Amino acid sequence: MGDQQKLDNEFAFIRDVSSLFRNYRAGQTLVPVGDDAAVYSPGKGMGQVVTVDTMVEGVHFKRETMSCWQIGYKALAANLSDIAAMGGKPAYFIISIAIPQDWTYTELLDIYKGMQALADRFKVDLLGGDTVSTPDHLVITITAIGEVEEEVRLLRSQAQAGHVVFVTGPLGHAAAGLDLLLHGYTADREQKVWQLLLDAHQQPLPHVDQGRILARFAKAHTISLNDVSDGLASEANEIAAASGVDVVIRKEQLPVSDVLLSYARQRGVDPYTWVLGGGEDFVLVGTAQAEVVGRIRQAFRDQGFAFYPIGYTSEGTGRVWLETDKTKKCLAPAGYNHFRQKRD
Ligand SMILES: Nc1ncnc2c1ncn2[C@@H]1O[C@H](COP(=O)(O)OP(=O)(O)OP(=O)(O)O)[C@@H](O)[C@H]1O
Ligand SMILES: Cc1ncc(C[n+]2csc(CCOP(=O)(O)O)c2C)c(N)n1
Ligand SMILES: [Mg+2]
Ligand SMILES: [Mg+2]
Ligand SMILES: [Mg+2]
Repeated sequence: MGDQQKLDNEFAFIRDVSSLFRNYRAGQTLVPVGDDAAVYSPGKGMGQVVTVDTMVEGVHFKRETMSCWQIGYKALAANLSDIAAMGGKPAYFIISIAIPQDWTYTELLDIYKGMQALADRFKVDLLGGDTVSTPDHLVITITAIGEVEEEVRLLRSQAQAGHVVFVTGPLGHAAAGLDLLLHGYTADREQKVWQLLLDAHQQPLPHVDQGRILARFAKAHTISLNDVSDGLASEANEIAAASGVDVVIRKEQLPVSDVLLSYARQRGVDPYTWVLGGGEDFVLVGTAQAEVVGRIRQAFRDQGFAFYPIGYTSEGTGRVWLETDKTKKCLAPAGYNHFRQKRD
């Protein structure tokens, strides 16, 4: 099929893209893609975790910031990240795609190949979708379905005073990567150094395995959890507000990488604007009882995962503080807000 081949048959397109996905859950899927709706049978003793996220051209990506493959990959990653934030094991996904006329067949297939890579990585099956045309701007909406043990509750509302606050990966990389893409710091010499930042923005790995470790501990301990889509300041405020405790983030403990520091210095940007407010890092942020944190940390280490204690919780009114040895400032829920972006 030629590169410029336009989409002229909705049904052939659906057949082609569906065939990219394996049937990892054949035993559980009673009616797969191809009928009016799909039917699956939930696992015994497992609750169903359901989430939906949308990616819009011009808002979540531009043609120049993401390849087609990366657009598909990231659309699924954002959803799996929400399943991870509930401690769930992803199982299925459903796609709705609104396609403008100027996208070629090959480009669209590449979007699905991006999803395919992640679907294979976590063994999730496509259950169906919807295909429509739209006058402009591609829109992809994915609903992901996972399973979590019925007794596991990794909620935003479960922080208690005396918890340790943690994150499961570096912060600010995705925002720095986006900055790099938008401001063209892409000379060959620099590419390798900054690749970490570009990867964080273009193909984040959702912390599903980390979420599963936390789910195991959540059977006997109280843990709150959220994923970082809008930015740490925003997500920490969600936990603080939902739990009615104050969250104190120790600035020195925040995982700020040398690569991020060096990129921020070159750009003349305060790295903490990205670390606290950048968003799309898709790491997990949570709180856990102090007595279990050592064991959680060890379990993460055993599987080669990062785990950073970044602060503590205290009795309060649901606010977030950024603390150093000398200062303590209230941290507003700054971060990405769809109703507060500049519109041009
Ligand atoms: N338009 C909507 N209608 C109904 N419920 C919504 C709507 N938008 C969000 N929600 C619900 O509000 C809650 C919080 O949603 P939110 O989108 O903030 O979570 P998130 O997916 O973790 O964040 P992000 O969208 O930044 O990835 C969820 O329970 C979500 O299902
Ligand atoms: C071209 C371009 N401009 C800006 C951004 C940044 N951005 C968009 S949505 C979002 C929050 C997460 O989305 P949601 O809340 O919908 O889950 C962020 C940080 C981007 N990715 N691409
Ligand atoms: Mg969402
Ligand atoms: Mg989330
Ligand atoms: Mg958001």
